[in-house]
Amino acid sequence: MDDGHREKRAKLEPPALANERFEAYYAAQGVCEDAGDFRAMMEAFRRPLPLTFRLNASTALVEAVRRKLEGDVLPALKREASMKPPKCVAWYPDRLSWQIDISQSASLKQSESRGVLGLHAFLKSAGETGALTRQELVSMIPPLFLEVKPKHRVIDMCAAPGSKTSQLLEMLHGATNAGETPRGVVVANDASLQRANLLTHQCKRSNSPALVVTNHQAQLFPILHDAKGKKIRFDRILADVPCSGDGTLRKSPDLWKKWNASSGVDLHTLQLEIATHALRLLEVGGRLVYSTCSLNPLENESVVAALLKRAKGSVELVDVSKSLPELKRRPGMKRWKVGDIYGWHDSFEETGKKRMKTVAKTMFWNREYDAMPLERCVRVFPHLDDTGGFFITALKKTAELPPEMEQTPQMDANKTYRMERANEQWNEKKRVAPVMKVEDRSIVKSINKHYGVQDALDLDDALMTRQHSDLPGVTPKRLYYLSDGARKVLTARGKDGKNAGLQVVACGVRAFERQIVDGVECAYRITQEGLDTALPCLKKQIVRVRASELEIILARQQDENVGANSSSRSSSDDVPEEITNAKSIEHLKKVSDGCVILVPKARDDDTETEAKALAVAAWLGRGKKGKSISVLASKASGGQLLYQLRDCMSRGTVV
Ligand SMILES: C[S@@+](CC[C@H](N)C(=O)[O-])C[C@H]1O[C@@H](n2cnc3c(N)ncnc32)[C@H](O)[C@@H]1O
Repeated sequence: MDDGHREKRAKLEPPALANERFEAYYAAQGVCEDAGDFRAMMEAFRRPLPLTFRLNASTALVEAVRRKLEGDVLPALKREASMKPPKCVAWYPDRLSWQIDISQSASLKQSESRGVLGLHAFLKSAGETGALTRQELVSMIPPLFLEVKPKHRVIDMCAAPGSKTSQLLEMLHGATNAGETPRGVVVANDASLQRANLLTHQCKRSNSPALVVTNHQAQLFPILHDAKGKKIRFDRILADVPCSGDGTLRKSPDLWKKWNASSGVDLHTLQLEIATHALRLLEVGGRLVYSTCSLNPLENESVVAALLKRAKGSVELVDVSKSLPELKRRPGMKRWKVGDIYGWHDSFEETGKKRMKTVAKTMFWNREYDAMPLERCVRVFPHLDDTGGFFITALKKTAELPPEMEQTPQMDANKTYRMERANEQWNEKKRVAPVMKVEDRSIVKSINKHYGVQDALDLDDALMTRQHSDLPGVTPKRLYYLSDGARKVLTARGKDGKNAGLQVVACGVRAFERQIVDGVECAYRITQEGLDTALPCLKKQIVRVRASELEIILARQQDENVGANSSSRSSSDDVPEEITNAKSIEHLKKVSDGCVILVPKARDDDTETEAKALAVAAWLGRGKKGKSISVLASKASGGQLLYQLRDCMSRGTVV
């Protein structure tokens, strides 16, 4: 067999689920209670990880999705004799999270079981609407310990691909009334521009005006100031830092082969730097959650202990033992050892000159640590509740940090940081276009007039763009709508009052797009994603239509054959052919040409929220055959809306 052949075969063969070095290392670290407990952990690590997901409580469709899940999908799975019944995750609030006895890496669509095929279709369609996210169970824990409120300024320092960011956004929006914009902001930062772009794409479904995506090395994230020179600090910070990831062995079996004892050592210093900077960015009274998907105390308790030591009493470990009481967990470790591929090191001084480059002094346990309540850290193991492994700790800043800790690291052009080179140099090369306020008041005025925008939306201050709008004849292509908190972050300055240098990859919700058409007064159409936020504040251009009329309009966009027979009349000079109901026609005649919003009629007040969630941005214009109406949403999102509309029609919630 030649080498190429052997390599190919090795790739096809399932990876061996064992690594002696891993077992020896963690047995010596004493991560488990006793030998039996350790065996149970190792056995659990070798089993595939169950499929888990959570429903997004902040979407209008969540109740409809829950009904489908509990009424159809789960009962069909329960009938499968070969499976354990699906489990609602007891510790996750409001019955929103589920665990199903199917390997999360299994290809569901190739299953022969009807129940599993039904699950596949459900996950796909609910996922596309933003009402459901597939996420590993343990990864759902850190945002819950942050206890985010709508008014909070939050930063997720190492955020990509964004599963926790989307949870933070849900929490920020969760306690607001439908259609209300939270005051706060979630800044989602990642050092990798490519991954920050991926996060932007993933979080697009949340249509949140409170999201700002940035691209910085977390340990060098700019310190922001307001116009008066006062620091703008964060109320809640998540530092879900880069780590060796050995808690994810069940999800990523390839790690078995790659793991070695230096994996944790390599990242400790970066993790400590990120956590230290997080404390600088945190408001006094604010909370930082530090987390990793690693079992290694060198990435966990040793980072936390070194951080507390540096903070000299200005930070305390939060006792979260009463939060999520059903979560099975173990306390943080009080003692650990420092080891790498060269063996165990008793002290930093004895490590040897060569090793000192990788092994840091801060890794070593030290007598002072005995007084720290490190048991308040939370360790989650795979054998406790059939999950991956994780480490989480919550810290509260109780006073200003000691002055020496406030010193932000100087950017050293020659220094090589773990991810990339020093911040400035690196961002020079990958500069993203700046974001600025829409200065031309006439743009905002015409939008306000066309759509009858109410004050609550406050477009004068809330619209941003990436193009200058104060130059004569320049109309920016896209206008982004932002929450108060997001605006404050984006207009922040540096210490010297100059530009803060924030590298903004994406911000807010794309709310308006330029569309200049003769005879249409307003040069901006509303976007489908902007509707979630804008609709409750619009007084004009809304047309209430029959659900069946909207169904025809959406079905035509999908090229469904609903032509001649479905519509009994043809377009006239002032009414498009799809609109046949007298009341709908009456509404339509009250709006002007250009962008309109079609909303199906709700059955009664109780289903009004569901009906509004089906609002469609459309264009009312003049075609060859008279008045015409066409959907502005993309074909994919039009298809989703049609699916949801039909579901609501079948339940009679829209008429
Ligand atoms: C554990 S992952 C984060 C997972 C994410 N919180 C989630 O739940 O989807 C770590 C992330 O940190 C990023 N990263 C690595 N070094 C970084 C640094 N110095 N500053 C900020 N982000 C960094 C990586 O690009 C990666 O996306």
